Amino acid sequence: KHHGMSQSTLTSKGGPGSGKGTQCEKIVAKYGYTHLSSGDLLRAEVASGSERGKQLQAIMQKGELVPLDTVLDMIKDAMIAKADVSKGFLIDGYPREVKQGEEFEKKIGKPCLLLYVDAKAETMVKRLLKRGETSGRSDDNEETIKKRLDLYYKATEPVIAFYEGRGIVKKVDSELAVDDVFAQVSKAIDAL
Ligand SMILES: Nc1nc2c(ncn2[C@@H]2O[C@H](COP(=O)(O)OP(=O)(O)OP(=O)(O)O)[C@@H](O)[C@H]2O)c(=O)[nH]1
Ligand SMILES: O=c1ccn([C@@H]2O[C@H](COP(=O)(O)OP(=O)(O)O)[C@@H](O)[C@H]2O)c(=O)[nH]1
Ligand SMILES: [Mg+2]
Repeated sequence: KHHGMSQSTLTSKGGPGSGKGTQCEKIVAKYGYTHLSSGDLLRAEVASGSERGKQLQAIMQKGELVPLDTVLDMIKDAMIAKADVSKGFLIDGYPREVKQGEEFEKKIGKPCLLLYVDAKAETMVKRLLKRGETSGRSDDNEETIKKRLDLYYKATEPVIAFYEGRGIVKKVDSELAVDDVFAQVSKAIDAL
């Protein structure tokens, strides 16, 4: 733990639209962790209109992954900025690939819990299409959703296996209603 920030770092994983953001919001409200979403950090950079933001926008619109170092640097900066006031970090939807997880551990530290927010592919597609009606997210469309799902199963699911070897994975069934999912989440956090 190079910055003294790793002692209580939680991460959430799960496919696009599985409900990571929804559950993370509830975790913040109940437990006071500092929520960092790599996707939100990237969208903020896009919204700033910077040159880098324009490059990111093109990648995200295609449903591809932004280069590993870009995302890691953003997360690290955000963690450093809040290190003094934070009682712990909740990192949402990251790492996206095993290599990214290894880099994170080298530069920042090991997470103590990985919440695996699990839903069926058809459920995720349905939720994202519904969210797309109002989200304004350029990647909430049928074509990009399909690519995000493919990439999730190919690149991101192996991350869960990687952490399963460490015994820190807690799987929650996200097919249920939001509050019932959160009951499972609370149980996992209370057991820490
Ligand atoms: N029925 C039901 N709907 C949910 C649940 N969790 C999330 N949703 C809905 O599904 C949509 C996607 O949820 P998000 O929390 O944005 O999902 P996410 O995993 O953060 O998705 P990305 O930002 O694409 O990674 C939202 O419109 C939610 O309202 C749940 O537990 N049950
Ligand atoms: O660590 C990350 C997080 C997000 N993204 C990009 O940002 C998009 C949206 O990510 P988010 O986590 O918000 O949504 P998800 O893909 O899980 O639906 C992804 O499709 C990627 O293009 C990325 O490259 N690396
Ligand atoms: Mg999200």
